[in-house]
Amino acid sequence: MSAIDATDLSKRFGDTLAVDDLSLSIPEGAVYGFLGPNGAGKTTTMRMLTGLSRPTDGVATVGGASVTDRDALRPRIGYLPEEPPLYEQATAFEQLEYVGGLRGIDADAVRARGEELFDALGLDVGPSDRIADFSKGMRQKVAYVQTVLHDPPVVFLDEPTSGLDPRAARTLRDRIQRLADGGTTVFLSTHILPVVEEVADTVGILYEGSLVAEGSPAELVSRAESGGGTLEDAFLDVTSADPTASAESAATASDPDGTTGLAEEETTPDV
Ligand SMILES: Nc1ncnc2c1ncn2[C@@H]1O[C@H](COP(=O)(O)OP(=O)(O)OP(=O)(O)O)[C@@H](O)[C@H]1O
Repeated sequence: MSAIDATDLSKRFGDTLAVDDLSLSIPEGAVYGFLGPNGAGKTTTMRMLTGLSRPTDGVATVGGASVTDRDALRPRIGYLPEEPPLYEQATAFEQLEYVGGLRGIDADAVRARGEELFDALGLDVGPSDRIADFSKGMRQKVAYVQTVLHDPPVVFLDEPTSGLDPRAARTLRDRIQRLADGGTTVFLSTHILPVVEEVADTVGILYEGSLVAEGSPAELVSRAESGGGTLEDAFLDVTSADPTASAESAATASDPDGTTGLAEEETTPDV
């Protein structure tokens, strides 16, 4: 069974088709790098997959639970949004106790796991230090820890290295790798392509709500028409503003034989 399964998922906001017939099949324990330019529909997709936004069309399951069944979904997922919800006046442990309480984890277990994860991330906070006084990177670490506190089988991370210095970013990359090695499925959205290149098993590139390329980082790089040799070149190739170029690249990157009709879909105007 796939950890994340989506079939023809779409989301419309008024006249805007933010996500357009997106299908995904992500195996357990994989790290899936989800890329796309600003406004491509990444956050909208993650909000649908985490039960925060109801799809206009299509179906999806995460960890076997339908995304429309929020009660079943909650224990199976952790979601680190781009702007994580934190209580300014709380200390780091109060924040974790609050989140742990909502998930039915007792305070001792929260403290033990919190200490272990803070240690692993090199977050050194005193018992009375309030989140209001934390740096951006410290907040990001607390937010990451609260996301994985209940050891969910599927984790969604939106720009997890945002605000982290290079050493902290590397530590977090290592943690993501460890999560996947332990069987957790990681859905990772970021604009920092080297992070994806390093940790992702599969990369999906979203452009104007449609998946225009999917494959391992090496596959996408080798298929890139510009031949620049980096994931950035592959990304730029398939997210061109020129619809003809984009459709051609999509056909090449995602389907070398052009048999899935992706090229036609890409040239069809949004409806
Ligand atoms: N609540 C909303 N109401 C109306 N339009 C929305 C809403 N949320 C997203 N959109 C629109 O949907 C499209 C996709 O937005 P989304 O935030 O999913 O993109 P993104 O790929 O996450 O972008 P970024 O990389 O900038 O975070 C955009 O055109 C955006 O304006």
